[in-house]
Amino acid sequence: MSSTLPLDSARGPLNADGIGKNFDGYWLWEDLSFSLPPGTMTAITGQSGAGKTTLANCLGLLEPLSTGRLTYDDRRIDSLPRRAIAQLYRTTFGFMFQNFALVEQWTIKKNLAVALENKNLRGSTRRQRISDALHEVGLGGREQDPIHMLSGGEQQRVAFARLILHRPQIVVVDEPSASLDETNSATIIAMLRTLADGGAIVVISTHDTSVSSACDQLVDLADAAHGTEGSSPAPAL
Ligand SMILES: Nc1ncnc2c1ncn2[C@@H]1O[C@H](COP(=O)(O)OP(=O)(O)OP(=O)(O)O)[C@@H](O)[C@H]1O
Repeated sequence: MSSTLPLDSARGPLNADGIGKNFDGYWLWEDLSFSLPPGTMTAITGQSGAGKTTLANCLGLLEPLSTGRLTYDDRRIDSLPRRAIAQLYRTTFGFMFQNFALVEQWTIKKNLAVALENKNLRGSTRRQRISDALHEVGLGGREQDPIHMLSGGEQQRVAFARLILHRPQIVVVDEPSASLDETNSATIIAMLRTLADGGAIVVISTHDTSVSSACDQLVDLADAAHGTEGSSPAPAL
C-alpha cells in the first residue's frame, strides 16, 4: 500500500539495556538488551505466557520494569514521572491494542477526532485530515459509520487511521492478527510497514509467524532467562 500522509521519524533508537520483569519473585524475562532503530519493525515472539504483551507494555511505559533501563533520544524514559509519560503519549508513542480501544457507540469520525484534540487545527483542516486518513486505510467516506457496525478488520483499520493522525514516532502493537483473517492480517502488516518506512519505530508482540516473518528483527523471549531465583525454570506452558 502506498503512503500519502506525512509521518514523523523517530529521533534515534529505543534502547533496552538489561531489562527484566519479575512478578512475585518469578522472572518472566530478564537481562534483555536490544535496540529498536527508526524505520524498522521488530517482532516480540515466544510461546504463550512468555511475556510478549508484558514486554510490549513495558516498552510503551504502560507497566514498570523490575530491572534495567530504557532510553530514547538520549534520554532515560523508564523512570519518568507520570506527567512526563503523559507528554510522551501525546507527542511520541502510539498504540494499537488487541481490542482496538475504540468507543463502540461513537462514529468513526468522533473516534478519530480524539487523535487531533491537542493539535490546534481549524475545523476544515481537521475534517480533511480525517478524510485523508480514512482513504489511506480504504474506508473513505465512512466518517458517520458507528464503530459497532464495523467488522473486526474494519475496526482495526480505524485504529490504524487513528495512528496515522496521531503520527507517533514509536508504535507499540499487541497481537495485530488476533481474530483477523489472513487478508486483513496482511493488510495491517502492510499498514504498519508504511509507518516504519516513514521512519517510525514499530514494535509488535505476536505469536503469528506470518507477522514475525514480515518484521526486520526479532526479540525472542524463548531465549530470555526466566524462573524463580534459586530454582529451576518454570515449565513451558
Ligand atoms: N500484573 C501481573 N501480575 C502477575 N502476573 C502477571 C501480571 N501480568 C501478567 N502476568 C503473567 O505473566 C505471564 C505472561 O503474560 P503475557 O500476557 O505478557 O504473555 P504473552 O506471551 O503475551 O501470552 P499470550 O501469547 O498467551 O498472550 C502470564 O502468566 C501472566 O499471568
